[in-house]
Amino acid sequence: MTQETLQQQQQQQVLTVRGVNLTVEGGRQILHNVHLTAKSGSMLAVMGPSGSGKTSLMNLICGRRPPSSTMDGEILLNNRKVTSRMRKSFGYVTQEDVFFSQLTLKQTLWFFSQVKLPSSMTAKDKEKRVNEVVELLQLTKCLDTKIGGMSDQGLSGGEKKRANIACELLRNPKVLLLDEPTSGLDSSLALKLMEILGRWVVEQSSIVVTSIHQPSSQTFHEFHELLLLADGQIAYSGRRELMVEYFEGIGVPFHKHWNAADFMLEVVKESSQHKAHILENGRQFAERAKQEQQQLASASASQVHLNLSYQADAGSRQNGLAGLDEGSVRIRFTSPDFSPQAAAAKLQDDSEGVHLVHEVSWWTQFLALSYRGFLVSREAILSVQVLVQTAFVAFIVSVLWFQVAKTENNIADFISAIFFLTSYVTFAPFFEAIMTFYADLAIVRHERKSGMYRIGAYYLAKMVVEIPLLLVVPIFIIAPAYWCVGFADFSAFAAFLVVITLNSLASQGIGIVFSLLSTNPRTNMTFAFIYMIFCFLTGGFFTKSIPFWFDWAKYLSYIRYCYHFGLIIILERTDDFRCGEPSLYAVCNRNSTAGNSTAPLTIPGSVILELQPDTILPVWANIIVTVCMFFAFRLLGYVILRFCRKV
Ligand SMILES: Nc1ncnc2c1ncn2[C@@H]1O[C@H](COP(=O)(O)OP(=O)(O)OP(=O)(O)O)[C@@H](O)[C@H]1O
Repeated sequence: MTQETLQQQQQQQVLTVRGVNLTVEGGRQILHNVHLTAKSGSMLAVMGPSGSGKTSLMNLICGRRPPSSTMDGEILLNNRKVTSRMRKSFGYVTQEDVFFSQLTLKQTLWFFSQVKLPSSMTAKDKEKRVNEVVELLQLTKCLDTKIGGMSDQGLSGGEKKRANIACELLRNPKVLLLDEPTSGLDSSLALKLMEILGRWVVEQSSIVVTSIHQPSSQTFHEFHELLLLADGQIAYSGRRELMVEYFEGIGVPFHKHWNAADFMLEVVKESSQHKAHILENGRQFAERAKQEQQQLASASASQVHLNLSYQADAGSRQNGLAGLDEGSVRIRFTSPDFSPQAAAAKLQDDSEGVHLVHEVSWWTQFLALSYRGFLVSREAILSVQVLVQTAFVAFIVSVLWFQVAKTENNIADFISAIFFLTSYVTFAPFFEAIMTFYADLAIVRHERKSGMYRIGAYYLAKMVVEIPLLLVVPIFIIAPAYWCVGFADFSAFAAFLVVITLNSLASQGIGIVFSLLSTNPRTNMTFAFIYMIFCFLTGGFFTKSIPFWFDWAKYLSYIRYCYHFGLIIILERTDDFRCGEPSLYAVCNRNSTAGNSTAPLTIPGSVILELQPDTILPVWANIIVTVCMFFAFRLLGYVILRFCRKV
């Protein structure tokens, strides 16, 4: 066997689906004995009426089985069972275009180039690769356009679809699967897209398998192979140009005025008798395909055996120290104890290696996720709406409590200002996290299905980039409000600001945990709302006499630690309050009844603090609890994400 022949064999990829059956929860069988063979350099279209099992088949090829389903049959690449490692080198363009709508196309492609292309590629090479793909898919003019979503206009439907394909093409996958890539495109755009893919598949010698709904005549002619499914069974599988002949051969006439693609779909929608006849022929075809595939497999197994013997001979000829150069597979035997079995194992490993993704380092993933996380979170946490809301709250607090007079009558007002600021600054990130984290997760889950990055890299990146952003709102509210109200001195300001921002970060962590409680966002929101009300009422502001049997519950209110810290630090450093007449404070009454007219009739903050009937932990204890909450809830979020939600 010549080296050239071996090279050709190794370049030729064959994806085989052999006798696949899929049964979902409840016992419903969705795919019945499905066979498919797709070769490199060709495009195979999976067609069939809605619900015929196209997406289920594509998902199975990509290793995405519905939960609690059972599958039998085999999915092979070059006669080797496709492993999850090999699947990492597949590209899969799903029906939905799942992107962060806030990012531009350029930012999106940059991120994908970082997490999909090997770390060994230079930044310049990655950029070059992005530009090649952008040019190929004719996306140059919209590079700086935002992806856009339901409420914000961005890329058009066709551009979004091409962007989705571009992300998968970056790595030049050996197998590219596309689920309905032309849905939502007009026929000329659909044709253009298929022409682009047609050129690419030949240039790259890759395999394209795409499901498609009612292609136009011209688009239909872009495909080399067809698989027609009806009720999860094969109705036709083979060359496109032989399809009409096949149906006519089994007694299904082709009407001249029909478009071949429409004809193909119509034949399986005809009367049930007609359909049964087609499916019976399909079953016979499937059986023949199975036998042929088995023959092919055993032929190529003996081929592998031959190749290995050839290499083993070469190895022994070189006295066990030779390098064997077999096409793209190079084996260097360094041991004099050369064995053909070892060579076989090595060759098999290397032939799998041809399809392996070059691992991207954890660090590269973390950096790329951090940058993307920063862009996305900046839009959410520091959006115009949030800034307007923050400015309004800072303004209204400053106006309502402006230089509040330090009199006995105003003590309640003074304390309520501390409570309001603490609650607002900690509640806002809590609800913000619940609303945005769940939406983020849908995208992360989608991306992680193709093993793009590790969940730890994502989570840590999110935590790290959001911390500085989350500091902005507390600073913008507390800084003006503190001085406008006239709380106390600078040292109290600095300490209050530090603890309140720490509490607001802890609060975001608690929000993340709530957003992961269940898979239903409404349920999560209900639990979050209940917890917030609970925190408010047991926080120590509204009621100071909780029934003794429920007393323990107040410690579950995360807001109370920050509020009590604020009370202590501010009241101990604020100016004394002038006594009222009459006064409720003993300190005022003592001074006046003693006839000591020179003594000031004031109430020190420390006296007010002592009279707070609720148990107040010391300053250090409040800080420790806040710091612990900050770390504990973030860690808990990771554990739920990693082990319970399994994103
Ligand atoms: N996890 C599941 N549990 C139960 N039924 C399922 C599940 N997944 C798919 N099905 C059913 O299997 C059938 C095939 O679904 P599939 O999405 O593969 O069809 P399709 O050919 O891609 O349809 P369409 O063209 O409308 O996208 C449908 O009837 C669908 O309801």
